[in-house]
Amino acid sequence: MGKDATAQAAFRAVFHVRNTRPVIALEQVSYAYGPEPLLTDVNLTLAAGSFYFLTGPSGTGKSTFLKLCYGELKPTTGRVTIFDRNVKDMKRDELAIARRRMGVVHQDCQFLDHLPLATNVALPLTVAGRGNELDDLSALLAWVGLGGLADALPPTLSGGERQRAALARAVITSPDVLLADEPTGNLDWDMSQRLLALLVELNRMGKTILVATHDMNLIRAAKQQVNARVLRIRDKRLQAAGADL
Ligand SMILES: Nc1ncnc2c1ncn2[C@@H]1O[C@H](COP(=O)(O)OP(=O)(O)OP(=O)(O)O)[C@@H](O)[C@H]1O
Repeated sequence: MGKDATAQAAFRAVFHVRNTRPVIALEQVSYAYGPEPLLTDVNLTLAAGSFYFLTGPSGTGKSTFLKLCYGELKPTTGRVTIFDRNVKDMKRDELAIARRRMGVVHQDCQFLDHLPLATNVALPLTVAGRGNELDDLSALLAWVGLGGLADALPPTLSGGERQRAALARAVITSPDVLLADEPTGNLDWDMSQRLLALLVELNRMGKTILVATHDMNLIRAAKQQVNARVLRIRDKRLQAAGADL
């Protein structure tokens, strides 16, 4: 085998291994805030590059599930593995390092209201000491359709603008996985479609996406565009949703 072919084979081997390793895995997980479990017997492996929706009635534990996935909560029983590490074995700084590979869009999109939008969006890079990588900030704001609002203060933004800004902030560190909690909660249909297009584009770049949502129309629209799997929380358990979606 020639030198180039050998290098390519090695690259493919490495890429193949990287690409098939689970990003996040939950095994026999249960979680309880009080005496009664909220989630029980949860098993899921998020493969690199996969796209998942998580749905279920309000209060069934979708946000809790996402928090387990990014290590904000540790399971009551069972095992959560993030990038091949058991979260229970990870020290606080190790978890912080792993979290830099994960972008999170929180349900409430909190911002620092006294700082301009661009500074807010840049914050994850700044606090990670990677402020020198901010060259692409304008391009990122333009990508989410907020190019003209870099200097705006968060309280002056609409709900849709805030949600797109939260998405930009979640992906500024170029994470391998994006977890989004009701990212289209305040958006009208056109704006939801626009945000969905951004998520689809990220997934096509190889990012792993997990979106908690009540919005069945969003899920149906996504399934026209990507190979998205749909999970549902029912009776405290995680299930694959039916083909009706
Ligand atoms: N920190 C907490 N302490 C105690 N109970 C909590 C805590 N956080 C959430 N809960 C409870 O756990 C249950 C599930 O909450 P969670 O936010 O995970 O549900 P959800 O499916 O995301 O709901 P929604 O769709 O309304 O956002 C709710 O009954 C909630 O009140």
